[in-house]
Amino acid sequence: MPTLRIALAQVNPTVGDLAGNAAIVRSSTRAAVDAGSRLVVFPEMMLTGYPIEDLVFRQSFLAATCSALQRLAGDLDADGLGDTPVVVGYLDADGPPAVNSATDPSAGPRNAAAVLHRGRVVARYFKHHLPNYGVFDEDRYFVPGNTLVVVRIEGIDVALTICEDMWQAGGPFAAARRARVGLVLTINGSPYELNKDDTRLALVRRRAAEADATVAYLNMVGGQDELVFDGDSMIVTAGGEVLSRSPQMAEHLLIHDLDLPLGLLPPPPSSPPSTPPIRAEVGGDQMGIERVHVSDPHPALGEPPVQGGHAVRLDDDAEVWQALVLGLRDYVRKNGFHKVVLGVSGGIDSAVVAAIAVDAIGAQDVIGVSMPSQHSSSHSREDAAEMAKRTGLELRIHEIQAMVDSFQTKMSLSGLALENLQARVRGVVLMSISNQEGPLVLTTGNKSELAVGYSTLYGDSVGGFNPLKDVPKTLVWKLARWRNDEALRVGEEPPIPENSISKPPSAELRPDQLDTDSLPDYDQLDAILLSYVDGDQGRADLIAAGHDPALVDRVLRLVDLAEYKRRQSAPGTKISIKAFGRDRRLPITSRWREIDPSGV
Ligand SMILES: Nc1ncnc2c1ncn2[C@@H]1O[C@H](COP(=O)(O)OP(=O)(O)OC[C@H]2O[C@@H]([n+]3cccc(C(=O)O)c3)[C@H](O)[C@@H]2O)[C@@H](O)[C@H]1O
Ligand SMILES: Nc1ncnc2c1ncn2[C@@H]1O[C@H](COP(=O)(O)OP(=O)(O)OP(=O)(O)O)[C@@H](O)[C@H]1O
Ligand SMILES: NC(=O)CC[C@H](N)C(=O)O
Repeated sequence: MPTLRIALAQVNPTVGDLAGNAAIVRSSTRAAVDAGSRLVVFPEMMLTGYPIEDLVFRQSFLAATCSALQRLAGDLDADGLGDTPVVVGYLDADGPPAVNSATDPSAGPRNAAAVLHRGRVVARYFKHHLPNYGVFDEDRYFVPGNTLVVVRIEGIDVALTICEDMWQAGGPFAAARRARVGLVLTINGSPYELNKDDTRLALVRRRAAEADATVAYLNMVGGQDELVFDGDSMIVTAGGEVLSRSPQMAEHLLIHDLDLPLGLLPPPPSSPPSTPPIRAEVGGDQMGIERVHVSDPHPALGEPPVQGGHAVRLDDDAEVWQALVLGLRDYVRKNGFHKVVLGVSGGIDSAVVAAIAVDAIGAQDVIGVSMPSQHSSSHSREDAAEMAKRTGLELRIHEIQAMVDSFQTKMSLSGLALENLQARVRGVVLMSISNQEGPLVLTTGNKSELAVGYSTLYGDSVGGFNPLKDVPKTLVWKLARWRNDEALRVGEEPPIPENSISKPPSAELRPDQLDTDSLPDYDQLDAILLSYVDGDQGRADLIAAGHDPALVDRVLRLVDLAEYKRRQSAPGTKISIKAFGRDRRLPITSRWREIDPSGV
């Protein structure tokens, strides 16, 4: 069998940076070709970044993308890399976007993959299955393709597929089997969720069996707003053997020699773009097949085979931590910030956010501001100072009592309004530092607090990005312990003071306040939230699962009433199956209450 040296470029594009993304393709192709690769593959929507959301509707963006693709093909050739086919995801269109149901349903914007060879675009594939659930809205943006594209590279028939194509049975993988291909490429923009790596591996195996071909699965890596792409690319044989697997959460060029059969059907004519493709309708799945000849078999390599290897797998806590670090780092970097600032209270949430920030961008670029008021305990100041000492971040102290008192001379607030004033003054201090010096303000509210609205609007919820937005409080504690253990394992000082982990959580907005004054114990709360928020279960399901009915009613009411706060909250990295934001869209104005089945 001939050997095809394939390179899967697990890289980190930036949405909208057409020139920068093209430069990544050129430099990675150079590295792959220097290592002897004969086929180089890049992720879904590589040229544009992913997801591009309503940029799809901009004619100017589409035109710029199409010229960037042509320019990239020419540049690769000019770089002396043109003989090596390069597969790259991009935005294409063969018609205008849909404006209403009268629009032609068979043409429009396409989530596409191109094969670049000798300075030209020699093949284009349009994604068939469009995801339209969770964070994805691809029915809003794209028209599905109905033709599987099979390119003959080095005499081997290679089918192109894109991400969701793999998540649904039938369609491209069934067509690939009928086309008797040797290899299926699947290029992805598949966001991280806890436990998704196992699901993906099982799916790749299933599809490889369905296509009766080796599958090369390539995922992008990096953060884009609330999403983190975790890489974890892999090559799996038709029999389910994992030949090699890339690291999670890191850029990587996976190069592997594949022994694949030569294409059986007679080769199609060498096809310049003007040549009509050979099409063969295949029954059942409704997909046609377009075959494009790219390159003839290459003489045997005559050297020991190159193996991509198997990267060490991260355990669950490490995986979540790395996702939060990558999500924050890329949000900061891709949005042009150099520093971050956050309020440090000595509590667990701000300590964990500070540790994530230090891991993401380095202690020298993290400012922690301790803002004691008259209700702040001495341990809150000491624990914040201890955390700053351990991590090396810059600690500033701004006493807020005089500012609160000065406000009070004009407003005479009491009760909750006075309590919230402290949180709001802290927000003003942080935003002032941001305006004056430029750091991004980090919010520290965890998923449990966001769920029940336990934060002050325009107060401690202030900020541009929230690393803990999708992290329940119980997981915050677990991650803190994991991060400290990890430090000990590598002989470093644990960043999070033990006292911040072990003390009972308190907002310290009034004397002796504890979170448990207003909220149930976090173990109980998180168990209910997991079912109600992540699982979309109703009151009856929760009670049937053994939760106390009165507690269920209380929590569900808090969650429902806090929708307005969540709608105004900062973005933050998604790690769960259902993160607040695009994954979970509920009306703010709604009279539906789980506790009252009549809905009134
Ligand atoms: N449907 C709706 N649409 C739009 N806006 C709506 C609204 N309903 C109320 N509002 C507005 O929201 C205001 C109430 O929200 P807000 O001002 O935030 O105040 P509120 O939610 O009443 O109080 C804040 C709560 O969070 C707790 N907290 C605060 C700070 C830190 C921490 C901590 O965990 O450390 C906890 C605090 O102890 C208190 O229980 C109303 O006065 C009204 O202006
Ligand atoms: N004294 C303070 N100095 C600086 N920032 C503060 C202070 N008190 C509260 N904050 C800010 O408000 C946020 C919300 O307070 P909250 O008490 O919920 O969080 P925490 O103190 O980090 O953790 P915990 O909830 O376990 O006490 C803090 O994370 C911090 O960013
Ligand atoms: N970009 C896509 O098509 C992603 C959809 C797919 N289900 C995933 O999460 O991996």
